[in-house]
Amino acid sequence: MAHQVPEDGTLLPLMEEFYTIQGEGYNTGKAAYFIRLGGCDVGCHWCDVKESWDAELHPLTPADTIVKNAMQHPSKAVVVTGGEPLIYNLDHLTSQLQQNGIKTFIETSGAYPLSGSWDWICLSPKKFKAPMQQVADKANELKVIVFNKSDFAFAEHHAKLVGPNCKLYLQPEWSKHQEMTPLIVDYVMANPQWEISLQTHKYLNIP
Ligand SMILES: C[S@@+](CC[C@H](N)C(=O)[O-])C[C@H]1O[C@@H](n2cnc3c(N)ncnc32)[C@H](O)[C@@H]1O
Ligand SMILES: Nc1nc2[nH]cc(C(=O)O)c2c(=O)[nH]1
Ligand code: SF4
Ligand SMILES: [Mg+2]
Repeated sequence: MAHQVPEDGTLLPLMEEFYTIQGEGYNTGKAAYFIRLGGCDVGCHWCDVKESWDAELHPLTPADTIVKNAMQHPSKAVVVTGGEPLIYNLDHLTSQLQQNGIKTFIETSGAYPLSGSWDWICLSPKKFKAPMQQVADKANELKVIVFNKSDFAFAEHHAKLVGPNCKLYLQPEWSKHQEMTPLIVDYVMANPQWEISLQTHKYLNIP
């Protein structure tokens, strides 16, 4: 990272921010303001936001500006995503959001230490860079992407690492969804502690 991102989290590389409906996981269907931070070195070959990977392409933006922008929208929920948002210190951003009455949700691979104060943590672990146990301990939702059959065993491995109240989701990898969705359907019927998560925003043609 050649960007000099200050460690106090007052400036963050912002790729985009947009108001939409959470398409995935437990909060599917709820309006939320999305904050997408640039920078990720996890390297998922099927990542649907590869443009986010190079942090330097995304301007360092005051966290306070991001908070002001978030406050302009009717939903009082923000989803912080990326890129991998936990590369950065998110304490300042989330404390300012919460002080302004906004709920904080994160989408993370868990590959970096947890920072920030969260109302909802979605952990989506990756084979390419294992999640940290401190993130698994705090996850409210485990969302495993199913790209091939081996991902069911990968999902079960991570289900053992999260807490007892963590919700469990299997989500088809988008380019393989025609093939993987029927396998997930059968798996969830046989193992009902799991639920299916679809990327509903892609079916709805919204961001
Ligand atoms: C782009 S990632 C950004 C946040 C973080 N780096 C992570 O991976 O959790 C947001 C969510 O999209 C999921 N995702 C990324 N590419 C996908 C794809 N091709 N199909 C299905 N889900 C995908 C990730 O697993 C994650 O749950
Ligand atoms: N609508 C919508 N829901 C989402 N849930 C997680 C997303 C992400 O890219 O992190 C995402 C996204 O990009 N759009
Ligand atoms: S960790 Fe997230 S942002 Fe990074 S490559 Fe994987 S899916 Fe993409
Ligand atoms: Mg997305």
